[in-house]
Amino acid sequence: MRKQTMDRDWIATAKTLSEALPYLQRYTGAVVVVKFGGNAMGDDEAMAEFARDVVLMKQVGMNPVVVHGGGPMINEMLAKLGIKSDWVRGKRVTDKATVEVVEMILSGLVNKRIVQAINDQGGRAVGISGKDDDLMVCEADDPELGFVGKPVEMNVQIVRDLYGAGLIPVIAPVATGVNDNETFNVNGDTAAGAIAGALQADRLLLLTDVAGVKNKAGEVITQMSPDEVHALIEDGTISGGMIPKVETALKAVKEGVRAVVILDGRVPNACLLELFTEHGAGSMIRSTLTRVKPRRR
Ligand SMILES: Nc1ncnc2c1ncn2[C@@H]1O[C@H](COP(=O)(O)OP(=O)(O)O)[C@@H](O)[C@H]1O
Ligand SMILES: CC(=O)N[C@@H](CCC(=O)OP(=O)(O)O)C(=O)O
Repeated sequence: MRKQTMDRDWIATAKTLSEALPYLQRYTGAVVVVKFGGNAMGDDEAMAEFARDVVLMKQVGMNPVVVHGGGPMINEMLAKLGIKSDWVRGKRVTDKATVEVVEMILSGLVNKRIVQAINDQGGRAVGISGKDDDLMVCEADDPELGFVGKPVEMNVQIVRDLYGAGLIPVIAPVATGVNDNETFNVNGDTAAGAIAGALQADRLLLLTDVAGVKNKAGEVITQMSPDEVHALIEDGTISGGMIPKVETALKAVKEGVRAVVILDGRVPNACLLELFTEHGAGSMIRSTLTRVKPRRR
């Protein structure tokens, strides 16, 4: 009996692998930008699982590019230092003292934790920030927000060079300014969208701590057009941290990213579920004008 169960498990595993073939073929060489949000990071085990998915993506011929957040980790350090933060439309009001903590935590602690996790799974990750090779040059987003950056110039050749050399870029959303000596705190979603747009990525996956974008009844909306997203922001259904996420999605799609998916990064193997199975995951946003294959579900 036990042997029969084991046989069934192995058969199911083989079937899953076999069913992944068309997706593996479709995504060969595809550039997939994955935004790994602070709330999606979880414990060491969850981090290892995420890292394993990224390494698998690379192994099967895709070009994963990780852009991360780290809001909760910044909050923790600011609290230790007794620095208070205010939020406006999902973005942290960032003064001089705050931007120093943001850079220290994002480019240091969080970036290197992800790099290490990927390398532990046999990948070759290299951590950089938006400052390296002037990858992301910013202007102030809004005077009310202080040193919060809006990307105005993208130089993504460094990212292409890294993935072209077999490496997995891991990017912290900290940027240089148009003027000398400026440092900007960039919302992780905004940074991921700008990088995906400049790379003309095939997919942008925004990993977060909810199953997707929810409607008024709390149900996940599996597919949305830009017009539908605008309506949900207008009527307040989309609020807080989800606003920069969907705004990023809209901008990225406009800039040529084929599709953006907002999904729950805490679900085991979230990226693989979205990319390699019939099921798909989360909420997909794409322009109705973009020619893509029908949604797989
Ligand atoms: N319509 C909506 N659907 C889903 N989540 C929403 C919606 N409106 C607001 N949210 C909030 O947005 C949060 C995700 O944004 P955020 O906390 O900034 O995530 P992350 O740290 O992963 O970037 C969700 O946890 C949820 O509380
Ligand atoms: C301007 C702004 O809000 N920057 C974010 C950057 C980190 C981030 O985006 O982290 P999550 O993805 O984990 O939310 C912050 O200071 O928290």
